[in-house]
Formats: sequence, structure tokens, C-alpha cells
Amino acid sequence: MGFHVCSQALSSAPIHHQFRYIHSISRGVRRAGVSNLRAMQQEEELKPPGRVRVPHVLTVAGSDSGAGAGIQADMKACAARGVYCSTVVTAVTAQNTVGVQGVNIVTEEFVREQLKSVLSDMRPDVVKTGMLPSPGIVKVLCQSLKEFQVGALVVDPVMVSTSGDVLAGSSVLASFREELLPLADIVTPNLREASALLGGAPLETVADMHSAAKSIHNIGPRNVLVKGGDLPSSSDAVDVLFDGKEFYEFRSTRVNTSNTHGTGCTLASSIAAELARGSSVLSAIKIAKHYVESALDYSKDILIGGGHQGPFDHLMKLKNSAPDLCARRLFSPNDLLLYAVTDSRMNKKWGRSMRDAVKSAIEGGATIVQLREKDADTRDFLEAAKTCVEICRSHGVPLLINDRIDIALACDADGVHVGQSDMPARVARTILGPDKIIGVSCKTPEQAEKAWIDGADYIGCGGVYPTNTKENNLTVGLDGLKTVCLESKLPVVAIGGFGISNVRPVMELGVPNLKGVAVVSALFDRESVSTETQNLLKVIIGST
Ligand SMILES: Cc1ncc(COP(=O)(O)OP(=O)(O)O)c(N)n1
Ligand SMILES: Cc1ncsc1CCOP(=O)(O)O
Ligand SMILES: [Mg+2]
Repeated sequence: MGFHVCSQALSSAPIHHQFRYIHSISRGVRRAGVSNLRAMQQEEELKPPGRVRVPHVLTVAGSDSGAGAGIQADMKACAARGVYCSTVVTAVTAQNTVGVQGVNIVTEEFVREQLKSVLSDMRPDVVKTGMLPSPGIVKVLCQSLKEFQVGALVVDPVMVSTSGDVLAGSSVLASFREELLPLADIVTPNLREASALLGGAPLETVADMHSAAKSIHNIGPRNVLVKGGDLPSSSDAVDVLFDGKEFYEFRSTRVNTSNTHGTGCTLASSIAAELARGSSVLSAIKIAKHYVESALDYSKDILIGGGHQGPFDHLMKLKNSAPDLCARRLFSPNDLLLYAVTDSRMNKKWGRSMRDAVKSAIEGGATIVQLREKDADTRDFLEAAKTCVEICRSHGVPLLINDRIDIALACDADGVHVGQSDMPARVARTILGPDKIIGVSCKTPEQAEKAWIDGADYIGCGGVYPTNTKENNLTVGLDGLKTVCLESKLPVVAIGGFGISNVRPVMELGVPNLKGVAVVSALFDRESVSTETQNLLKVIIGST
């Protein structure tokens, strides 16, 4: 059993969400973070032409009139992460920064009706639960989760508010243990909730958190995140994840503020939002924690209400960078579906400008673009890259620069792709900050692990098949690709020798982390880039 410490220097996950996906089915609900290409293809097939799917979280929780926690926090957190959020209200609370003045529980019949309305029509990717005030409501929820094909399930086992008021009595505990937790892909108890789920023994150390995570895992959820924010003995905030095999510790510096009302709801819904965008459970937690910490830090001095537990500002980014947010799509692992990588020599051979190459690839349906210009002069490269940024941004397609961090910064590209002998990803992350996309070339699970630790957003694995595009490049084959994908905590795009005739076996590998293929010559060493891109996309989408 291994043990990992995860740094919090994190990538936000810039994404565009053209492709929603279905999770593979397990125990009535589908598994979290296990989107696969086939599922994305199925979704794409069902989508009417010209319509764009958005990632979607359904929150089943209570309303907080003060809007710091509950349904209101969930909606704001999802909005901040670019994810649609529908709602099933289980209770209406009269609540402010002082405490909870009243609770009005919604009837089981009406909770069932709300669930049916959303689940039968809107097909959320992920269901996130918060306040479930009665065993009857837990039962209704579990029945609905089994009746409708829902996405992954994130359970925040809310029992007590930040002010100490009881939101779900001890009668609900048994229902959590017996009915809901066995369906959950991840459950996120704080210390008190973890203790309550396990019969009441207090948790006082990180070691206690480890054993609690393991014991709760035995109840049935696939992943358990025990949040140690209230641990008296630590100066850092430590959360412990157990996935059934390994323990992970997420450490972050405590933000000195009393504006913490709703952090639990916000963390759980941010995790749900990242899962809906195609992240693995580990990535989702890392990104969600980074988001919550940034929001807490941004809001540490705001004043709302006279009580001890103020809310924080979920949408702080809108104030700082509204134009930026509007212009730039956030990155999603699903963007990697058809990754077009330009080549200066091929452009020269076909008499094409970088701009025309990029424009045609986008017209053909490329979902992300990388400028890989090995020969261009820096000044020419920068000018062309600026134009390409404009084109990509106007189409909502992320644009990355190969190798050249300086060019990426100067043209405000969405990120970079670096190899094992380029600028280390850790340094690139420090230079580029949390909001840029960083991809790293990896041939082995060890390199993939390092990329994750260094704060990359995805890895490019290859060359898979032999290629003339990159000299002296050892091939890893489909087996090597599969090994890396199975071990990687980051989404993977396969690269090397791909074209219409051989892309199918990759699509059929069936490994959840593999999100798409990156292609150079089969798109750019051809007369019509847009036609080739379109035809390849059809095969990717149409593969069975
Ligand atoms: C998506 C993607 N994956 C891998 C590579 C290769 O990058 P690198 O190993 O740095 O080699 P060069 O492309 O720089 O020759 C890539 N470019 N894109
Ligand atoms: C850049 C790179 N890295 C590994 S293989 C490769 C080249 C892929 O090019 P092609 O798609 O033409 O085989
Ligand atoms: Mg390189």
C-alpha cells in the first residue's frame, strides 16, 4: 500500500467542453472519472449537429438562505468552474452568518418528483449530494439513482452546519452507511462526520484520518476523502484520500479567515464539477482544493453579516478577469479527442502559412491545436502565433505552443507542450502560473507520475506507432500506451503514426484515461487539412 503527498501548486483546468461523456456502469451508478473514448463517441453520436454539450452536475441538497453553503454554494462553485448545475432541494433552511434559525424539510414525494424531472430529461454527468435530512429522502434518492442512468456520485455526508446546528440527525447515519455510501464514487466527510460514520470515536491525528478513511472505504464508497481542516494539531490543512489501494495526503497552508461558511459544500461540488469535465478523482480533488483555497484567500477580508462564520466569494475570478474568462475556454481532458499538431516543414512543403494550417484544422473539427514549429525565427513565430491565438480563441479551441514557454507567454497562448528534454514541467508551471495548460511527453509510468507531481494537466504518450515526423523516437506500441494510461493520474493523448487506417485499435483500448489522439502528418502532410481532419474525426467518433 503506497502513500503520496500531493503538492497544491496546481493547474486550473482550462477547458472547452464539446464532448460530454458517459461513465461506465457499476453498482447501479456509473464510476467517477472513468470516461472513455467510446462513451464520448456515443454521446457525440446522440448530439444533434451544431449543438454543444456542457458538463453538468445535479446537486441534491438543502437551500441556505444566507447563500454561503448548500444549494447556493453548489451552484456558484459549478458556475465558477464552467459547469452547469441543476438542483433538487431537500430542505429549506433559514440561515445566516450567526447560525440556522429554522429548517423546513421537503416531502419525500416532492424530492422524488424533482429527481425525476431532472434525471429523466437532463442527464447530468455527476450527482452531488449535500443535506439529506431524513432516512426517507436518502431512500428516495438511492431508488432514483438506480432507476435512472446517472453519472458518478459524489457524497458530502452533511450532518452539522459550520455553526454547529444539526442538519441531519443520527437516524440518517444508518441510511448513509447502508444505502448511499455503497453507491458513491467519492465521499467527503470532515472529521466530525467521519467520526459519526464510524460510531463516534474522535479523530485527532493524521494517522486517525488514515484509519478512518480505510474503515469508511470498507462501507462501500470507491474513494474516501477525510478532510482535516479542523485538525487542532496541524498548522497545514491536511486532507487524506484512500482509494482502496493507496493513501494520498493533500496539504495546503491554512487561510487565516473566518469567512469559511460553505467550504465543505463548495469542495464537494467543485470535485463533482471537475469529474463532470472529465478529470480523474485525484485531479478533481487537486483542482477543487486549489479553487477553494484561492476563493478563501481572495475573500478573507470581505464582510457579509455580523456572525462568526461569513461566506466567501465563489466568483472572485469574475471580478479580476471577466474579459479573460469570457474569451478563454477552460481546459477539459475531453479536449484531447483530436489534437492537431502543426509542423513547419510540412507547412512549407504545401505552401501553407501557420495561420491557414490552424484555421483548416479547426474547420475540420480539431478539438485542440499545438504549434510545433522547429525552424521558425522567433519573431516570425511570435507574430504567426498571435494570429493563431485569435483564431483558436474565436472558435473556443485551446492553442498550445510546443517547447517555447517564451512564445506561449508572449502570445498569451493557452499553454505549452514540453518533452523530457525541454523545460521541466515544474519550472514551466512556476513561470506560467496555475491557469495555463501544460502537457508533458511521457513514455513510462514513472515519467507520467512525475508529470502529475510537477503540476501538468495532461500527458502525451508515444510514439505509439513508427513515424517519420520525429527522428530517433522510440515507439512504445499499444501495450506501452496502455501501461502508461493505466498508471497515469493525468489524462493521456496518444501520439505517433496515427491516421485513418490505424486509429481504431487505440479507440478500442478501453482505458479510461486515454482521451484522444494527437496527429501531425496525417493532417498536415496532406493537400486538404480540413478534409483530412474531418475524416479522421469521423473515424474517431464512429469507431465501435
Ligand atoms: C501531444 C504531444 N505529445 C508529445 C509530443 C512530443 O513532444 P517532445 O517529446 O517534446 O518532442 P517535440 O514535439 O518537441 O519534438 C508533442 N509535441 N505533443
Ligand atoms: C511529436 C511526436 N512525438 C512523438 S511521435 C511524434 C510525431 C507524431 O507525428 P505523426 O502524427 O506525423 O506520426
Ligand atoms: Mg519538445
